[in-house]
Amino acid sequence: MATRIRPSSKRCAVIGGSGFLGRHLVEKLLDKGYTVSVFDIRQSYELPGVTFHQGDLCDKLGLLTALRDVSLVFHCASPAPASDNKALFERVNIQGTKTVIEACTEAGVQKMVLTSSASVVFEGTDIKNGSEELPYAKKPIDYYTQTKIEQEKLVLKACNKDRGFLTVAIRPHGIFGPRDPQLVPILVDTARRGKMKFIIGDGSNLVDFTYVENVVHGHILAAEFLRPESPICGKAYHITNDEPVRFWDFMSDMLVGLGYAAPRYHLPYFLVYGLALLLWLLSVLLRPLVAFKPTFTPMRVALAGTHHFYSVSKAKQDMGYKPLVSLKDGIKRTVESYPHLRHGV
Ligand SMILES: NC(=O)C1=CN([C@@H]2O[C@H](COP(=O)(O)OP(=O)(O)OC[C@H]3O[C@@H](n4cnc5c(N)ncnc54)[C@H](O)[C@@H]3O)[C@@H](O)[C@H]2O)C=CC1
Ligand SMILES: CC(C)CCC[C@@H](C)[C@H]1CC[C@H]2C3=C(CC[C@]12C)[C@@]1(C)CCC(=O)C[C@@H]1CC3
Repeated sequence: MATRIRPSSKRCAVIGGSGFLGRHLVEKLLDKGYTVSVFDIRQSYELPGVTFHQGDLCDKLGLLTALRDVSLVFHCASPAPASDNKALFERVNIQGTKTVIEACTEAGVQKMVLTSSASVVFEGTDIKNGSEELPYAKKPIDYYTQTKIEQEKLVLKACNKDRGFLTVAIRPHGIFGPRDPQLVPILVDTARRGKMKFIIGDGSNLVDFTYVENVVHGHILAAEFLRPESPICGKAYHITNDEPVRFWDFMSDMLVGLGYAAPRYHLPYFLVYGLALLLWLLSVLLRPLVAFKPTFTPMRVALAGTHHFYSVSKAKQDMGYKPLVSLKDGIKRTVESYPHLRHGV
C-alpha cells in the first residue's frame, strides 16, 4: 500500500498553465496551499496568488526567470493536436522539452511531472485494458503523438536521483470537463453542421474519457509521491476515470445533454477511415492553394472506431490513485458548463 509523503516545498510552476488542464491544475494547487507560477505563451486569465510569466518554452532565459526558487514543475504545454503542424510539434514538444529539462536542472528544480498521453502506445488498433508495459507505438497515429512519445522518453530519461532531479510522466486519455477547448466544441460544431448522424463501426468500442479533475488529482499525487525512494521515479502512469465507456454512448450523452440528437446510422469503419485518409491527403496536397481542415481526420476516425482503454492498476498501487469524479457526474458538470453551446442558443 502506497504512503503519501507531503512535499518539502510547495513552490511550483505550471508550464502550459493558461491551457485547459493547466488552469484546472493551477486552481487545485492554490486550493492545496501551493504557491504557483504559470509559464505560458499566452495569458488567458488572472487569479490572485498566481504569478504569470508569458513566454515560449523554447526560450531558456525566459524559463529560468520563471523557475527561480521553484522546486516542482508541471509541464503540460503542447500545441493542440488539431494544429497538425509537424514543425511546431517538433519544436515545442521535443526541442522545447529539452530546454525545459535544461532550465529545470540549471535552476535547481527537484521534481518534474510531465503530462504525456495514453496515446503514446496507440497505433489505431484495439487496446483493451492496456498496461504501461505496452511498447511505444512504432507507427503513431499522427505527428502530435509521435512527438509526445519523444517528449516522454526525454523526461523519463532525465530522472537522476544522484543529481536530485526526479521525473514522472502522467498519461491521461480523452480529458473532458468545463472550459475544454477541444472535445465538446468540436463535437457541437460537427453536430451543428449536421455531421453527427453517423456511428463509425458497430458502436460497441470501449474508450477511456477522463474528467479533468481526476487528471489533476493524478498529477498532484505524482508530485507528492515523487521522492528518491519511491517506485514512481522515472516511470509513466496511466490516469483515467477507470470506467471505459462505449465511445458513441459518451458522445451521445454529451450531445443529448446539450439538446442535440444522438447519432443513429452506422457506417463501416474501413470505409470512413479510407475516406478520411483521402481527404487528409487532399488537404495536404492542396494546402498551398486552398486551406481546408476535414472534421473526420484519420486520427479521429481511429479514435472513434476502435477499443482503446487503459489499466490504472499501477497508479492505484504506487500512488493510491482513485478517480474522484465519476463519469456520470463529470458529464453532468461538463454539460452544465456549456450553456452557450446548447442547441438553439
Ligand atoms: N486534452 C486531452 O484530451 C489530452 C491532453 N493531453 C496533454 O495534456 C496537456 C494539456 O493539454 P490541454 O490542456 O488539453 O491543451 P491546451 O491547448 O488547452 O493547453 C496547452 C497550453 O500550452 C501552451 N503552449 C503551447 N505552446 C507553448 C509554448 N511554445 N510555450 C509555452 N506554452 C505553450 C498553450 O498556450 C496552452 O495554454 C498537453 O501536454 C496534451 O498533450 C494528454 C492526453 C489527452
Ligand atoms: C467528430 C467526432 C467523431 C469526434 C469528436 C470528438 C473528438 C474531437 C475527441 C474524441 C476523442 C478525443 C481525443 C483527443 C482530442 C479530442 C478527441 C479526438 C486527443 C487526441 C487529445 C490529445 C491526446 O493526447 C489524446 C486524445 C485522445 C482522445
